[in-house]
Amino acid sequence: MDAGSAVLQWACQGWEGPELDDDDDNGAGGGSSNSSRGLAVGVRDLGAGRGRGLVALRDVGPGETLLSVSMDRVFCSEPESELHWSADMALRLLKARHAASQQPKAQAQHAQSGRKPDGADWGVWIRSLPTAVRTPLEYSDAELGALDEYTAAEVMGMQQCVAACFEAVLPELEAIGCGWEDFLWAVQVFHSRCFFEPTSGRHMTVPGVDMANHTAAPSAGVRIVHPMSQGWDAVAEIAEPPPPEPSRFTLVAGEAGIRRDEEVTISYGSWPSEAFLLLFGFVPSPCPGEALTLFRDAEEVVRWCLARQQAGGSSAHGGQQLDEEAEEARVVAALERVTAVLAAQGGTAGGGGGGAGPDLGDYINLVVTPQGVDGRLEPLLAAAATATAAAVAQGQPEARQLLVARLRERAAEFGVGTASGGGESGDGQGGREDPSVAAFRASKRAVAEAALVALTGTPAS
Ligand SMILES: C[S@@+](CC[C@H](N)C(=O)[O-])C[C@H]1O[C@@H](n2cnc3c(N)ncnc32)[C@H](O)[C@@H]1O
Repeated sequence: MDAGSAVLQWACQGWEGPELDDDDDNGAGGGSSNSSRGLAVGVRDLGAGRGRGLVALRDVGPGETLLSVSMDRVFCSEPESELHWSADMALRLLKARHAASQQPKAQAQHAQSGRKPDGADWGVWIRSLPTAVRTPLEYSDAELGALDEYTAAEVMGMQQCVAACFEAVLPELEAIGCGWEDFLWAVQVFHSRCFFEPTSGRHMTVPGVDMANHTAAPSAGVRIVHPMSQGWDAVAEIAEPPPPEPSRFTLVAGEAGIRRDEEVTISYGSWPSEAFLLLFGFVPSPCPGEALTLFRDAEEVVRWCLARQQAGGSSAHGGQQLDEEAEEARVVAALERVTAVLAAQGGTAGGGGGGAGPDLGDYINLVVTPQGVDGRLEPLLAAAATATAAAVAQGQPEARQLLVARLRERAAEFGVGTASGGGESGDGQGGREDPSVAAFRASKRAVAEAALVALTGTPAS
């Protein structure tokens, strides 16, 4: 049995399902190395950049449970850890891998001492993990240069965080014969294979279910199933009850069911492409959650307006460079005026009226999506234009013009309206781009182009 199939069997141990007919006609029986325990799904190499994935081995009914993994076999983060969650999980994975490699020795020692080894034996799952995982943590300077400023900053922040965690755990890594390459691999394993469970605040990697690839319209979903506890207390009064069963993490077919040989996919979430790129190392197409950031916050809007007016030579200071202190004072004053202008318009960040004045802290993450431009942007740009006009000599462009100008600026970063629409790396040397970087740029370009067409009525490039 290959490692991918072995992990499904191992992960589902103790599960009484699946709901199978005994006959073999449905393809669930012999003939496939994946089906030795009658599971309805197997692991296949899918190629085309997707790696392995889960495939239905027979027709599956709506809502049918495909995999059910005891929480004992789910590798969870420890929220109280002082390390970043993925660094902590990486260290524990590498320790588990080391322990698994020592197992024959340990088994002999345990056989002599009569004691059982502690904890789950993760060896089967670890052997099923991909040997190479590539996310932006490994990007070169040229690849970072092909990203936009915001995304590159996030990647660099993450790279620094992982490097700092590595320094912190280096002695523990060295003690098990591991170095940077092992650590980086393990961190990327978790970035690309984790669920986040908000109730417990834990990240979870679920052996077997971690073979499911993403699609925006998935054929399956996941669910944590808790054992029935009703009546347990009553029984406990009269007899020693059995220990409660652990909860189980399940993979469940969607409402349409799944046909034999079809891929079983789940949705990793509806995120902008940078979230997919940063964690999973790929960008899906389509990416319905795509969003192109135009400004991070109101302060950036104000600084941008001031810089534009200064660059246009319309500064009240005759285009002279202000010193840093004066520049900061100008920004603060302009922000106060923006608040006053928005308040006079009766604006709140939510767009409603109702008493409280606008809080500029609510004007964050100002984006354009496939659905259109964030409704807060035009009023904010109008207010910023009015507010900054006090600091400049000449009149102000309309908010719509400012919006289009900013959109063009951002679009140009992804190749809209430039000769290098894509396909080349950001090093200007004509090197080929990483396919994920190319997909990222194409996805952002598409949103920018659609928004520019909607706003101006003409194609963007
Ligand atoms: C949870 S794992 C899924 C199993 C993985 N394909 C494997 O071979 O082990 C997530 C990784 O699978 C790949 N992947 C998942 N969905 C994808 C998709 N729609 N397009 C391209 N790659 C995908 C990415 O490499 C991602 O980091």
